[in-house]
Amino acid sequence: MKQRVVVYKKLPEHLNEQLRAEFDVTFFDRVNDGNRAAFLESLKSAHGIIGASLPITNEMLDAAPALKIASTVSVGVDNFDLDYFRQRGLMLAHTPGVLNESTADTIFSLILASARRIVELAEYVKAGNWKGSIGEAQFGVNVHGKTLGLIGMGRIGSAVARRAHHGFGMKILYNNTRPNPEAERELNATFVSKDELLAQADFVCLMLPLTPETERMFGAREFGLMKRSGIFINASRGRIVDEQAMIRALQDKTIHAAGLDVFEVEPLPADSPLLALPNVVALPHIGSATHETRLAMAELAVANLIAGLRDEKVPHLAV
Ligand SMILES: NC(=O)c1ccc[n+]([C@@H]2O[C@H](COP(=O)([O-])OP(=O)(O)OC[C@H]3O[C@@H](n4cnc5c(N)ncnc54)[C@H](O)[C@@H]3O)[C@@H](O)[C@H]2O)c1
Ligand SMILES: O=C(O)[C@H](O)CO
Repeated sequence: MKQRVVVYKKLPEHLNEQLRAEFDVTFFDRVNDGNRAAFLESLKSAHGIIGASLPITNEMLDAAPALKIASTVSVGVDNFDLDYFRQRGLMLAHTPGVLNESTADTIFSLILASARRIVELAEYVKAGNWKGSIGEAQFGVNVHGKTLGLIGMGRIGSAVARRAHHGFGMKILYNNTRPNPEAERELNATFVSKDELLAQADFVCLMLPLTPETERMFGAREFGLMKRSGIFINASRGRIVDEQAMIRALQDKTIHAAGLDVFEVEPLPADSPLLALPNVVALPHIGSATHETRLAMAELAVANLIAGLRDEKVPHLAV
């Protein structure tokens, strides 16, 4: 009898075919109120699940007694309770590495857009407001030669630091769970305390996983320690930041601007005060969203799943 797989994200057709050839597969492009009951029903006999952007609760896992592996099409694993996976002896696979460069590109575009007011001024032109030569009211601030403070110097943080060092001559300060000797050797990065980083950096960029330890670790105190000219960049996870404190810091000019790809609640509600702030660049969680990278992530996630179900070595296990 074929093992059963539940797909809860739209995958490229050649990957669907690959799965169908070996498993009995149920497909959901995405799970919503209309198909949630059918999704839960399908878990009852699932040996493997693959998808993204859906919290997989312990109640769902309890309803899936045959489950061996969950494969997420993401590097972040915050949609899962890792301790529960360990307790149940389940495998959790993810897609590190293949998205480093695209995500670092997105982060750098947030740095540039926030500093040079790209979105705000592009809208100014489109609105027909460009009627004469621009003046100080439209000036931005330099990126090249400034100090970048990275909280989280892992795979993606290092890719951001490479762009900053080699492309923009920036000085790199970082804080990380442990020192990163390669970044220190190759990018002249300096390990500092979080408070020192906040006080010295012109751009503060979060590149950490969301965990019980990092949830809401960045709040009013941290914004208060940043320079008033400082620009805050977050493309890791919204819940690492106290969003209300961030809104206050932007409204009262405790900090200069923010470039954000992630939010406490996604999609960002249309009435969020963040959307009324000219000093905010907000993106719809597009860190890794290029055709090439999303394909590579989907291929890796399928390879992880298949290996797990065949009892072979899984290329990238988070648990
Ligand atoms: N916006 C997006 O689309 C997008 C895309 C990819 C990844 N992400 C997010 O980025 C995260 C990081 O991805 P990665 O592949 O670089 O992970 P990684 O594990 O390679 O790097 C994370 C780094 O954070 C450090 N860290 C953890 N807790 C810390 C703390 N409390 N203080 C200081 N440093 C700490 C770790 O030491 C590690 O070096 C993912 O978990 C995901 O949430 C978002
Ligand atoms: O964690 C990730 O891989 C990104 O947030 C894309 O979902």
